[in-house]
Amino acid sequence: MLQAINPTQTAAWKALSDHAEQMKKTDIAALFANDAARFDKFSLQFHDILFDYSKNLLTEETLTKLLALAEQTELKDAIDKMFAGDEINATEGRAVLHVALRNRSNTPVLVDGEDVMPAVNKELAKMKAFCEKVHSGEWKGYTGKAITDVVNIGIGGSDLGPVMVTEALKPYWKGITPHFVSNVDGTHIVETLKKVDPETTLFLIASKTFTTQETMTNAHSARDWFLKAAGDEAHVAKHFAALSTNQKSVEAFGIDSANMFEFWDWVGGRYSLWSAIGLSIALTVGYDNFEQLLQGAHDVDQHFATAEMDKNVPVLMALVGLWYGNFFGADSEAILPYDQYMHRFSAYFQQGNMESNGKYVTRDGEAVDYQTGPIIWGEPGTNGQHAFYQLIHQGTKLIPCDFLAPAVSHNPIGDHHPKLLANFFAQTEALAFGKDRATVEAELKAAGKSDAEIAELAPHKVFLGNRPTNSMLFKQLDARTLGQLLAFYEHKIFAQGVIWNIFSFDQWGVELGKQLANQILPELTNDDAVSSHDSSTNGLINAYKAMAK
Ligand SMILES: O=P(O)(O)OC[C@H]1O[C@@H](O)[C@@H](O)[C@@H](O)[C@@H]1O
Repeated sequence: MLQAINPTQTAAWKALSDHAEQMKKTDIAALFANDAARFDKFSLQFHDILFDYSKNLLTEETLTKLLALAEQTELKDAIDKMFAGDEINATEGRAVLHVALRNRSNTPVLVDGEDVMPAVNKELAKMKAFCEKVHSGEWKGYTGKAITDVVNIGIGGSDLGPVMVTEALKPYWKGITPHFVSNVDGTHIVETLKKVDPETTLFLIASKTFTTQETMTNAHSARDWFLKAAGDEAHVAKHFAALSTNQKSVEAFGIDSANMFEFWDWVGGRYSLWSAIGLSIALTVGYDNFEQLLQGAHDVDQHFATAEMDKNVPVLMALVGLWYGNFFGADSEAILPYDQYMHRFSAYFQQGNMESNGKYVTRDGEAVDYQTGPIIWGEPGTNGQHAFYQLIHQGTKLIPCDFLAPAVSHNPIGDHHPKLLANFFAQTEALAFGKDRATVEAELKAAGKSDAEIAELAPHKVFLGNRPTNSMLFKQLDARTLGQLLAFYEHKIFAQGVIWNIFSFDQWGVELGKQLANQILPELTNDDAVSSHDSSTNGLINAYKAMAK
């Protein structure tokens, strides 16, 4: 169990509130002007990743106070408890051990006194052997052909991670094309099935619970489509595998337990790409690369568990984010990867972050009176620049941004990459330092504008700057580096949840909608007018029934 400590009652919180008032009187440009060593002080190298957090509105004093908050909310104790397999997911009565899935050092990890590593390793060995069979062509479809396409059917944590990683690691694809079906909208499965051939397609039904409505509906439609071509139920075993914790339901669906890849209830859905849920990743980029992904995350796990707090990248990421959310009123964070392959990275951490820390109830059941999880959003650079950066530069909202980019491109064509990176550096510089009125006026004057024109235009062209950013510059986007980046963000989320005194590993907020949808579904399948809801819901349902006739 984690202690319930109200962060706002700590001495550190009060000190931070006062300190924030002081910091509002300065700006990032002044902090740089006053300290030539600022970059050295506020940046860290971790393997091939450079984490620069110097372009933030913080000083050593700020950090000291933020670190005091981490101490007074017992963050270190919480980290130790997670790694020790304590039931820190208290509302579900579960340990939180995605770190065990990538524990390459193989030291025992205990859940209820039992070491989970033998089971983890056994499942990994099964995944490896399966990948080898599929890649070598030894695994054959019902007409004797090798597998060319994999369709992962899952949603939320059983979809977003594999989609994001397979896209991010596209340069490492091994000849199997992955497809992902998540939405219960029939369009998703229908359009996907148009692209694949039943003789050469393997379906992975990915669901921790194996009860999720969307996934089960899509899985049944895929099975019907397959059987229409294959005819015989006996062929299902060659084309369907399950990734789940629920053996009973897997068998009830008709998937042989030999084709079931297992994981455990101590793996949260949004932390499950490291488990059997990652089978589509391993099939797409090869098991060796999947192992490298695990290794990268393990590198960060060790760092998170052992590094001093002031040199601990996920802890620093957590504290910097919380500084703006709780003391400057920022309510969102943008994640901006300058790498086209990372185009689903922000979407992935939308779930990671918002499902984990979108909570208003504390660990002792009270309502919070401070902000918790931020809204996460973002698009790859440079697309975002021509879309929403206007608001980040000149809008009325404070939006801390993370910029991520590789130094080496997988596609070094012409001068594309220097141009991409020039934009990355330019944006973080512009956001931090802006452009003052005097510079704007001088530029307008040099362009031949009259005094009247200058007076009219100048206010619109001023950039106030003082917009905070973190930069993550890494050598190249390979599996190990990606694993490291993902684990940085995962642990950032965990550290923030601990400090906010909330439970980061449950997701009760998704349940009510599911429950009501189950009640409404039968009402949609008859002709009766509906009157059991509020007037809006009744009106919409009845209008739908009339329109759909
Ligand atoms: O993997 P299954 O059990 O199908 O769940 C898929 C998703 O369901 C949602 O309701 C959430 O709870 C997610 O965290 C989860 O990843």
